[in-house]
Amino acid sequence: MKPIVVFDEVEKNFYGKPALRKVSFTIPKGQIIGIIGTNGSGKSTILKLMAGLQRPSRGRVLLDGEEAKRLSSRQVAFLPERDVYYPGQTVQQALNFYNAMFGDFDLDKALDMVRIFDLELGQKVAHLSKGNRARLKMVLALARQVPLIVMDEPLSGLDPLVRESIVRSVIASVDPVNQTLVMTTHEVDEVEPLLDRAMVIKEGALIGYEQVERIHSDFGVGLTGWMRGLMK
Ligand SMILES: Nc1ncnc2c1ncn2[C@@H]1O[C@H](COP(=O)(O)OP(=O)(O)OP(=O)(O)O)[C@@H](O)[C@H]1O
Repeated sequence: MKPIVVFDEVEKNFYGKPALRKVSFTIPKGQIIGIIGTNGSGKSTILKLMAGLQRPSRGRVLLDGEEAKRLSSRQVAFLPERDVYYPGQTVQQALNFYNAMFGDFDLDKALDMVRIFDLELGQKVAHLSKGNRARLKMVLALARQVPLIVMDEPLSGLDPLVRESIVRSVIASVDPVNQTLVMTTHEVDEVEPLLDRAMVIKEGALIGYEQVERIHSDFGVGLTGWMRGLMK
């Protein structure tokens, strides 16, 4: 089966400064991938490249076998770090807005997730707690029937209980056959049970890419231990 994402010797420079250095990897369909690494190492840049929101300075980024470009956003649900809705909207209005904007939005799935998350449809987004705003953002991304979902730090700034509940609902909501989920995170321990593979980025270079099961069986450590070993 064709991989959903291919990075082939990808370099990205900003104002002549390298943010990514010859990064190559492939992501098979139907997996959940975590990208971890220190601040400023290039994680978000990788996500934007695979969503077609940025172009590589050198090398190739393929999305389902085709060069990733702006139009690729039709195949990719991108959840940025910043908020993605208007604060004046209610939860229902945010869902309606996404439903009108994206032909692939599954309103029934979104409403199911809203129920599971205990969000109130009539509540103004501006009045939601930080945890509930993060949940709504998650609903808006996961309800799109697209082959690739990309999330930039979906758990950042949330307390451990909220993080856990979000991780559980992500596991329940991703379609394991037709959807691939790639997320960046600093919450390595929490996402570990969710991931099929993990990728470690250091100063713009890919220094580790491994199946989480193999990290446990072959290296006898968890993700944090594996990452620490690579960072040395
Ligand atoms: N649009 C931009 N213009 C200029 N420099 C940029 C731009 N985007 C990213 N960079 C630089 O590229 C490098 C990688 O940034 P990136 O946001 O990909 O890192 P990150 O690993 O996601 O960081 P964090 O964990 O802090 O979110 C950083 O040095 C950053 O300053």
